[in-house]
Amino acid sequence: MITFDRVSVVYDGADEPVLRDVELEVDEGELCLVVGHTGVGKSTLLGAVNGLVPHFTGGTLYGTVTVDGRDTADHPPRELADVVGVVGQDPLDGFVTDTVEEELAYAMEQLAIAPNVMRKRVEETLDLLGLADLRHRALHELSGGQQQRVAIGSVLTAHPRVLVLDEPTSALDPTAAEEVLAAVTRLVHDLGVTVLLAEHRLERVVQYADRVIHLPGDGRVVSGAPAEIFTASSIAPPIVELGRAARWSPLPLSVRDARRAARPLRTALDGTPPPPVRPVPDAPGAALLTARGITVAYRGVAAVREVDLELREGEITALMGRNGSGKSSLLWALQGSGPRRSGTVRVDRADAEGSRGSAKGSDPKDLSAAEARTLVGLVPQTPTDLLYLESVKQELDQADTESAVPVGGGPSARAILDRLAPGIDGATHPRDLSEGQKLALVLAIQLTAAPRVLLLDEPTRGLDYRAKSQLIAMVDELAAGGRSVVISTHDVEFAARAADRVVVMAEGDIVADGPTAEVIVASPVFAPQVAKILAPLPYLTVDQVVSVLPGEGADA
Ligand SMILES: Nc1ncnc2c1ncn2[C@@H]1O[C@H](COP(=O)(O)OP(=O)(O)OP(=O)(O)O)[C@@H](O)[C@H]1O
Ligand SMILES: Nc1ncnc2c1ncn2[C@@H]1O[C@H](COP(=O)(O)OP(=O)(O)OP(=O)(O)O)[C@@H](O)[C@H]1O
Repeated sequence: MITFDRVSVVYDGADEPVLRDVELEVDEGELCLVVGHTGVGKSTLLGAVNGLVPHFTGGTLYGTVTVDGRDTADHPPRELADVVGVVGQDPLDGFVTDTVEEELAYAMEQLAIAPNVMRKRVEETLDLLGLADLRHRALHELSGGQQQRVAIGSVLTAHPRVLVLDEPTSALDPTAAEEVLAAVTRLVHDLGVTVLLAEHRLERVVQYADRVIHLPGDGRVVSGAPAEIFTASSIAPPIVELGRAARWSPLPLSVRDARRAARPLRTALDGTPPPPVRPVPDAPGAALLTARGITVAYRGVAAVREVDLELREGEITALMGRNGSGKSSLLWALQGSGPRRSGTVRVDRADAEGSRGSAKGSDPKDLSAAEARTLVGLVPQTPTDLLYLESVKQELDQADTESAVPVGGGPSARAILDRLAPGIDGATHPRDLSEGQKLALVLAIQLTAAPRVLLLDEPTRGLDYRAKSQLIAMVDELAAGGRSVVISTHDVEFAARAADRVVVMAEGDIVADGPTAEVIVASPVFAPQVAKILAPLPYLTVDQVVSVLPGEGADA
């Protein structure tokens, strides 16, 4: 169905090709998972399938890519639209109409599909993706996850024979992600649709893959059976890390298979309390931010309802909850620039006389942007909103200047960037960075300012496991330095490792708030893989298991 014949891609001005002599054959009805570190070329590989690369991205493609017998060199994306459906990483980028219903119908209109068929497929898709209540809504008024669902739906309605999905679940809550992947798998099994899917949250997708295409980072592509590739690959989901540590063979890739393999492990660990995932402080820190009665409403939609929240010194909080439950709205309201119908926010100022620990302090809404930035920083869900200069170096220099680094003693923006996504050339235009690299750049810029309260909206989209570990280490340092960090996330594995506290929102309310282990272990939605595999034992992470495994297992 898809053939790559000695394909190399070189972007203009780059020294090395992103893809080098790639030979690849994907059969009809195969679901292939594309994996690799941030910026190795996954999107480039996917983009070559429908001719986006190089027709729209620039650069040069050597060799031939054929899809259903058509050479992409002679067929631009428009002429492949009847065969290939593409969902890119940034849904807003791809939208061509204004409302949910129009967007779902658009691709079918282009293919001149009969109106009665269109109608039926739109209805089916609205149900499939839980969008029925939002059908008349404007696309720009949707939450990030709602937008991603529309982007996926608009491609499914056209019934393409090849689906190219670039991180399709990155903004979806865990339940929605499972539903979307189940729907895609059904298309593969029942209709023989061919799927190429790139994803960083492997724990969500490994069990569905027929084949894994691994980009090790030198331009090559290695493909094979999932268990075979993951035995050795440098990136692996927790289930694989656990399997490797416990020396399970063959490597189980579904929680169900792993639970079977884990019987002896559960027996061995029974009675051994897991060590804490994160150090437990002696006493709770002082309140840094106190919010009371926060309500956010948009024309008739109550997004946040009378929320009270206290953020304490040294604490890392994960903010979780379904798509559209109000997480982003709450973060913007706390930061000060988002709409707030009612409620108060007070941020303690270390410099203000006598304000420490008292109910006084400042509302970031009342301060200048520059002043507010040192109190509360926010990394938005679409990080590119914050990038507007011509090169990576200019962005980094500006962040250093604004934060008076290194005068303030903190690490430079460049140093922070290199920990998250090493080796990005300063001359690169931010526009040409991979999605993960863009996010790393924005994180670096915001982290340079080291605000007292840092709010991160879904910061792990596009980040590989290595980058997530670095992010955790950096956030830990900020917390150790007395700051408070809130991370809105659907990434349950990340929350299990990174957060001291989990706050769960539903329909604008806070419905759970407590220590991470207490909130997520027993939850069928938020439990990480290790918790599911070892339940009822209260383990959350592979590191916890490894640290108590007897003997040689500890070295694995
Ligand atoms: N249009 C372009 N012009 C120049 N360089 C580009 C362009 N698009 C991508 N690159 C570079 O090519 C490399 C591969 O990018 P690509 O987007 O394919 O990576 P990726 O594996 O999909 O990353 P991520 O996991 O972050 O999505 C990166 O170093 C990126 O900076
Ligand atoms: N500008 C807007 N106009 C109208 N409604 C909006 C607007 N922005 C958000 N909403 C609605 O408010 C609700 C909360 O949205 P919000 O973005 O806060 O959710 P979220 O929990 O961050 O979702 P996600 O996990 O999908 O990012 C949703 O129903 C959303 O559709």
